[in-house]
Amino acid sequence: MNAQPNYQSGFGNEFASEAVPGVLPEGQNSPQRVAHGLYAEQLSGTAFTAPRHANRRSWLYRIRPAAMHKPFAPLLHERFHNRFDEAPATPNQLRWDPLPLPEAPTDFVEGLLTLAGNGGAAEQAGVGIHLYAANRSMEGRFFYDADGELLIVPQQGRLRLATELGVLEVKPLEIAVIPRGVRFRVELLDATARGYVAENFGAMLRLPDLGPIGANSMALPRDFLAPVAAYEDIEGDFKLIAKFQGALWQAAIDHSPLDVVAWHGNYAPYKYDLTRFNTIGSISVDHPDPSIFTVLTSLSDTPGTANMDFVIFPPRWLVAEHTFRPPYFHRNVASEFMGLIEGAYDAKAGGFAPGGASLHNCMSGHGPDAASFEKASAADTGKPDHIMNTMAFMFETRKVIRPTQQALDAPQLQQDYYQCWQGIAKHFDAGSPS
Ligand SMILES: O=C(O)Cc1cc(O)ccc1O
Ligand SMILES: [Fe+2]
Repeated sequence: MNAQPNYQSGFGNEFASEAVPGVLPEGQNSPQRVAHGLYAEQLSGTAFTAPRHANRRSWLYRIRPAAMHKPFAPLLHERFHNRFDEAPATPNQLRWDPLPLPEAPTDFVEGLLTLAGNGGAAEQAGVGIHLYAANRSMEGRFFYDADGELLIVPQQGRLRLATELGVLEVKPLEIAVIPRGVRFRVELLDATARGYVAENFGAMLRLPDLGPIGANSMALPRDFLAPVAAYEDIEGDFKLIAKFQGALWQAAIDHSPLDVVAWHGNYAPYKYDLTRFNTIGSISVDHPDPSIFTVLTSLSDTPGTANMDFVIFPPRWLVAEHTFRPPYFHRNVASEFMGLIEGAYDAKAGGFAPGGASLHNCMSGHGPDAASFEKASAADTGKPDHIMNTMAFMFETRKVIRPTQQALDAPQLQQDYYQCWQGIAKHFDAGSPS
């Protein structure tokens, strides 16, 4: 059993880490000869000339350069792709039951299934939304995604993410982000694993601005953890899998690409414990917009209109008086994909299961189901409600989220989802006093 990994704390910090002391060069990045016969290599996550506050790159000191592998050839993966134009986008409200866990041996990459998305790698905007369900570790296989960074949201089972920059362990209620291009292997720490992945084709995820909230609250920068350097010096008959322009490619590689002995910089994978989120809300009246629950955001070219927001609905107290406390009835110019990690979501009395998903697209009416509405509109708002043992989340995007053909054909798609609003009673009486 591997020891618990160590971490470096802070969001987007200039980190420095050496698995072998004395490797990192002093006063320069690319010395003529690197200590211990290593190779220096820069990994650029933003344009060279991106403004300094947004510029992300790291310097890697490795046993062999990343260029050393055989040519790539296409690798077929029917279920994992970026074909978001296969089916007409529908204004219907959609909801899926959880994916079954695989029976045949399936690793993380094999277990990816694309549910929906928009944009793509070529336009450098949008998001791919995938589910994964796996029952074995990747063995002799390494993966990187050139199309986008990967936000991994485990719902069941712990993962050990062995990356070029070190090891991250994540469990349900934690998330991990693997930057575009970083090579990694996913190991299962439990018999099975299931969860969600947002493949962000747009600007890198960052912490949202806080505006009048002040300097603190929401996700705190020091709760984001990057790995420390850890390298593998192994040779063998391995495969390097690349996701490139929407499709998979595979190359033979005769060594582990996780051979970075030391690195420094601000382009690195990270993890975050969602239970650390400092949730704030109304202490007077009304249900605030869920943007107050934004953990990470990918900015677009339009200020205030994100390419994608990652929003959570954590345990919290509801105290707003003479207020309908659950999420309100709603139509949104943005599109809302939701998942559930554990418990129940306060707008849905039933049918939205942990591991399941829902999609409410641009301007599609949605909100509490009939049972949740009746309960909350009759509740005593003189007393606080404690919403506990729950964690839902949302990938909210400016562009319509287009389900894939396989998502629309899946047996998990609930054909009767619309029914949850059909029992909403007409209470209107023009003659009544209020
Ligand atoms: O359940 C949803 O649809 C997400 C959502 C939650 C909320 O608290 C307010 C608005 C909203 O769209
Ligand atoms: Fe909504």
